[in-house]
Amino acid sequence: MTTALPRLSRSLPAAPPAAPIKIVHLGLGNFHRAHQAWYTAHAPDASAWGIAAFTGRRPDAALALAPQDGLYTLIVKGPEGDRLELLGAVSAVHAAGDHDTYLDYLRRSEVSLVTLTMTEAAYLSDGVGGLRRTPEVEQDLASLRSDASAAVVTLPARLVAGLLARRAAGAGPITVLSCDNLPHNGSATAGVVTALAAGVDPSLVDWISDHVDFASSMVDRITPATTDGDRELVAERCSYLDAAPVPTEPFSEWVIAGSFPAGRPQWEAAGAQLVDDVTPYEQRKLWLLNGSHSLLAYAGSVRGHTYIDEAIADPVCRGWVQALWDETVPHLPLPAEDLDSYRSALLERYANPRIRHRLAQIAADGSTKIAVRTLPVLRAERAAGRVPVGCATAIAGWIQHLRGAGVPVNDAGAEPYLGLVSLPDEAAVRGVLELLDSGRGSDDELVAAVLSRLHERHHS
Ligand SMILES: NC(=O)c1ccc[n+]([C@@H]2O[C@H](COP(=O)([O-])OP(=O)(O)OC[C@H]3O[C@@H](n4cnc5c(N)ncnc54)[C@H](O)[C@@H]3O)[C@@H](O)[C@H]2O)c1
Ligand SMILES: O=P(O)(O)OC[C@@H](O)[C@@H](O)[C@H](O)[C@H](O)CO
Repeated sequence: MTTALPRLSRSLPAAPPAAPIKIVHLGLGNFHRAHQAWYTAHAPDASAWGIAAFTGRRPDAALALAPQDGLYTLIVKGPEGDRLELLGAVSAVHAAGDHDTYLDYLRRSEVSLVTLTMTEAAYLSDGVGGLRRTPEVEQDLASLRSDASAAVVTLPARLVAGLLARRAAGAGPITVLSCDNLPHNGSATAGVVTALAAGVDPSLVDWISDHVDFASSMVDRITPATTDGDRELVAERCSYLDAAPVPTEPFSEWVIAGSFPAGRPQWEAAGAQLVDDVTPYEQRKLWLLNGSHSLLAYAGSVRGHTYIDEAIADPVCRGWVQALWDETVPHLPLPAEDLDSYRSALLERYANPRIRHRLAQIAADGSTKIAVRTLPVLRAERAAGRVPVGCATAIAGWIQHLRGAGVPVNDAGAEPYLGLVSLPDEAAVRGVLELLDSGRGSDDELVAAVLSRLHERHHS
């Protein structure tokens, strides 16, 4: 019956017209479409700000969205029901490999922003402001040295290639705005871009410092992957077929710091907050929300859970999360009552049974995520002379996961850890802690706490 319905397109009466492209987005996943594209569509000047979105690696999302002119349905899944909204802020979609088109956008002076949701791992940040020189980075460096418009694959090189094209075209200043879950995401982006630019053409470094604003943002809206059920729901409730609807939760938050010399949509009128410093918001979200997500992804999946709502309903997992939050809040520079209400709201968001957020999706790229979600709190607690059992539980769960328990490992950075976790327990724990944080492997009290959680879970 549903095949008789037309495919979603701009020619349908309900479809908004495509706005002129002024934003280039890298990482056309579900999150961008639930978050930044939603704020752009709801800004009062939406008709002036179209987005050209490129996939991160594979072309799949572009292939699904191009036949429907970038349009898609947002399914806002509240505890009591679904609210469906047709969104049209994405004016054009492209595969990552469509590099010439990307460079062409960056040469246009009216293109004022490059936004990013490419996952934490894509930045290839070394964690201290520099760039990891992976084989792909070396290959991209060599390509750009010989031809500024050569195809490149890493995020830092795609940004450098775009900036080279912009400088050559004299197209003026631009803002690069990271919307990924990594600390100080603006300066992390600046660090990897500047390091790569220096290796390609040192004069570009000065041009970047004069022309490019690396804005930071804290982003929050739990947005799982699309299921067939989501596609069927749209077919039942709308008069069209949508190959790529986006399920998301009602809650949304965006806190931004940047200077935007070439302009931006009036996102604040749609609910975004513009601030001087995102750090307290970013730490609150990364350590409380993402930290507990990672704890549940590893330790919760080892206990047999598949989704966040299932894991948080398990009193054992809930106790671990509360322990992690208890040891996190002393390190957040925010009023206690705000943090209490943030925690209560998180428990409600996690318990939403209609958001089927897979632990396997959250678990991906653990070597990058543990370092930014768990390690800062662990370090702060040890500096305060305490043994953080919530952090120890997350590390123990991650070790179990790397050993093959719970959801499968999907992490390009896991290799050095996989060798360590095959050692006997104590050597494994010391080795993993040492690799995560130099010197930490000889922290006997912490090692004992992780071992105790590891052994507890063996018997659960
Ligand atoms: N989904 C959420 O709830 C959520 C919420 C807040 C922030 N975020 C941020 O957005 C990012 C993307 O989330 P999503 O749900 O859209 O994911 P997604 O899997 O739907 O899309 C991720 C995009 O990044 C690309 N990608 C993945 N790994 C890459 C790599 N190593 N190098 C280059 N490109 C890569 C993919 O091809 C895809 O285009 C997250 O990693 C996170 O930093 C997501
Ligand atoms: O999207 P990732 O892979 O960075 O992390 C998985 C989840 O922790 C994350 O997507 C949260 O749901 C999100 O950050 C909530 O805003």
